[in-house]
Amino acid sequence: MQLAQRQQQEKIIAALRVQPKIDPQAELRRSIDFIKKYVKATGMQTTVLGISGGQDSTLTGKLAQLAMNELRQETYSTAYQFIAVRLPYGEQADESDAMAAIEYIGADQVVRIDIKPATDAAVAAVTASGATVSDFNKGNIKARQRMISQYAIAGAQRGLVLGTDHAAEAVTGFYTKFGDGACDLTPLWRLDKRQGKELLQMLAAPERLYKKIPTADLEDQRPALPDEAALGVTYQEIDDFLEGHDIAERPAAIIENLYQRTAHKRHAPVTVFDTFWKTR
Ligand SMILES: NC(=O)c1ccc[n+]([C@@H]2O[C@H](COP(=O)([O-])OP(=O)(O)OC[C@H]3O[C@@H](n4cnc5c(N)ncnc54)[C@H](O)[C@@H]3O)[C@@H](O)[C@H]2O)c1
Ligand SMILES: Nc1ncnc2c1ncn2[C@@H]1O[C@H](COP(=O)(O)O)[C@@H](O)[C@H]1O
Ligand SMILES: O=P(O)(O)OP(=O)(O)O
Ligand SMILES: [Mg+2]
Repeated sequence: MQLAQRQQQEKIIAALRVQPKIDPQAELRRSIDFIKKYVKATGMQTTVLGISGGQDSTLTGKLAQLAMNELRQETYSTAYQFIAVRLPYGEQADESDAMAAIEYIGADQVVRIDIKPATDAAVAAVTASGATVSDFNKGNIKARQRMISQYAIAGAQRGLVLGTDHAAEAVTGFYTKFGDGACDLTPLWRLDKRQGKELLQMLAAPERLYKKIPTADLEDQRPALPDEAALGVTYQEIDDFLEGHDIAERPAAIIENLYQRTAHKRHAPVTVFDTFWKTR
C-alpha cells in the first residue's frame, strides 16, 4: 500500500473504532451491557430483530436474548423480551438456517411476516407511475419493507429495533439506506466480520451459522449473491484492512473508494451546515 493509502486506512480505522485484536469475552459483555442499559434508560421493554439465517443477525439476536434474560432476572419483570422476526420474501431458500438461528438464540417470541405482497405492491405502484424499478432497486425495497415490519412490531410492543451493522459493512456502506441501515441501536458496531465470528464461537453457535457465505440475498435474478462477489473484495481483505494490516493496493483502493462513496450513509440527512461531502 502507498503512503496516502496507509494514512487513509488509519483515518478509517479510527472513525469506525476498530481494534486490531479483541478480547471476545470483554466485547460480549460490552454489547450485552450496552443493550441492557439502553433499554432501561429509554423505558422500553422489548428488542426486535429480523433473523435471516446469516452470521450477523444470529450474533445480534443472541446478544439481545442474553441481555433480555439478564434484565428479567435482575428486575423480576417478564416484560423484557427479545422478538425474533422472520421476514422472508415468499419462500426463502435457506429457511432452515433461519430456523436454526432462532433455535440457537432461544428467542422469547417469533413473529413471521411475508414481505412479498407489500414489496410487490410497492413495485407495482411505482411502475404504474411510469417509473422503472430495476431488480437491484427492488432489492432495496425488500430491505426497506423489512424495516417497516420491524418498526410496526416495535411500535406495538414498546420495542427498540436492533441493527446488525458492523465495521466490515459500515466501511463499504454495504446496506440499504433507511432499510437494514435504519435501526435504533447497533450492538456490533466496532467489530469486523472475523471478530463477530470469534464471539459466535465463544457463544457455542452452530458452525453452519458463522461459516455461512454472507449474502444480502436481495435480488430475484441473482439469488444468494455472495457479498464478496457484489463488492469485488473479500471479507478477509476488509478485516485485514480494518485491523491495520498492509493489504494489496487493489483491494485497499476498492475499500477506500467505497468508504468515500457511501459517506452519506454514515451521516444523518445532509443539511446546509454539513461539510463532510465537500472533502472528496
Ligand atoms: N447483493 C444483493 O442482493 C443486493 C441487492 C440490492 C442491494 N444490495 C446492496 O445494498 C446496498 C444498497 O444499495 P445502494 O447503495 O445502491 O442503495 P441505497 O438506497 O442504500 O443508497 C442509494 C441512495 O442513496 C442516496 N444517495 C446516493 N448518493 C448520495 C449522496 N452523495 N448524498 C446523499 N444521498 C445519496 C440516493 O437516494 C440513492 O438512491 C448496496 O451495498 C448494495 O450492494 C445488495
Ligand atoms: N430474510 C430475512 N429475514 C429476516 N431478516 C432479514 C432477512 N434478510 C435480511 N434481514 C435483516 O437485515 C439484516 C441485513 O442483512 P444483510 O445480509 O447484511 O444484507 C440482517 O442482519 C437481518 O437483520
Ligand atoms: O446480516 P445477516 O445476518 O444476514 O448476515 P450476513 O451479512 O453474513 O448475510
Ligand atoms: Mg444476510
